Amino acid sequence: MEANIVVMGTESVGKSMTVRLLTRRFIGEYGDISIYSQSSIVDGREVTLNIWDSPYSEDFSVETSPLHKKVQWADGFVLVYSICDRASFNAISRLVQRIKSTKDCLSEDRVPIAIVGNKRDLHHRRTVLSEEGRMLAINANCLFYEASAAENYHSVCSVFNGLVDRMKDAKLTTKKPLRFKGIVKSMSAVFARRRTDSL
Ligand SMILES: Nc1nc2c(ncn2[C@@H]2O[C@H](COP(=O)(O)OP(=O)(O)OP(=O)(O)O)[C@@H](O)[C@H]2O)c(=O)[nH]1
Repeated sequence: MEANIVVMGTESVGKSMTVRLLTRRFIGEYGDISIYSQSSIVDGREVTLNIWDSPYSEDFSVETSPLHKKVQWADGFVLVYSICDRASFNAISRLVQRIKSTKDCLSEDRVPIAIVGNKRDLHHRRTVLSEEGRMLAINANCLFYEASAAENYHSVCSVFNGLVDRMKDAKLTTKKPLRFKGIVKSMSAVFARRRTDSL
């Protein structure tokens, strides 16, 4: 089984640290997007996650925008904010709304999304309550976690394991595994350009 996951959130919330901690395997860059992959055995089956650590943008304006196409490519979403940064939290509900309206192949309630309040170790600087994150997730039918990419590997693993479960429920993880060339090919199809020179 293979699934595509996009990690989103405003600047400096810990997206890259989260992805690197989980995967420890950087497999390449495509334009301004960094791709990681991680394979693990879940319930006796190999699950490969292609995880894109994407820079922040809210430009979903036209169907040809890179973000719009990225949303179409993804099977699941990890939306990260920092518990010390209210603006990063405010951006999450806008992202959820945009993803759900863009992901037109699924009914809104079936889009697998995990909302993550990161930097839990900085609780003395907290400006977003856990309850606020939880309520946002409940109202949007998303998973909710608080994590510390800096201190707790297991908190990050829980996020991705939970999302894989939800993607299984949505029956979205039935693709054939791709190698890096296959991933680039599938991205090329999405972005309608090729960069084979980077292979
Ligand atoms: N204390 C603490 N610091 C963290 C945590 N996660 C990330 N950081 C720090 O926050 C800063 C930003 O982390 P990144 O992973 O680069 O954040 P990003 O969201 O990828 O940022 P952009 O690339 O700007 O979009 C770095 O200095 C990290 O060390 C965390 O859980 N706790």
